[in-house]
Amino acid sequence: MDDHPGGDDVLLQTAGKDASEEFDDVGHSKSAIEQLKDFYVGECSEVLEKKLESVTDAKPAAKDPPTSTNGAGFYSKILQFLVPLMLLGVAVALRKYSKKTADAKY
Ligand code: HEM
Repeated sequence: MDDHPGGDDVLLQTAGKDASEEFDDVGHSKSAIEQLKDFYVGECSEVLEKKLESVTDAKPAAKDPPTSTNGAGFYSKILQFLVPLMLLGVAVALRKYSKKTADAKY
């Protein structure tokens, strides 16, 4: 990147995308085109391009499911509610039982 005569900022602007159009627009010399033999990474598929766009965009991807409704997150939320409720039930039952046995003594 440091060795690119056009600077690294132009390369960073197209990083992760198909930069063919930008490369052609500059009107790179024959020797620059020949250097593609060493630096050409490959064809960028449309799917990969879209994915990378969604990552670089500030807005979150709409297809990501909300964390609260998936798998472990959902069950831990239910447990967070049920465990204190069960403890409360046990405490009330113990209190009733101990009161009953105390009454029976006298
Ligand atoms: C592996 C890919 C690339 C190689 C090997 C390469 C190579 C070169 C070389 C050798 C030059 C010097 C001028 C010339 O000989 O044409 C140059 C200039 C330049 N390159 Fe690239 N380049 C690549 C990709 C890109 C891309 C993707 C962009 C734009 C997004 C870009 C933008 C520029 C610009 C703006 C200049 C300066 C042109 C000028 O001052 O007239 N290059 N590049």
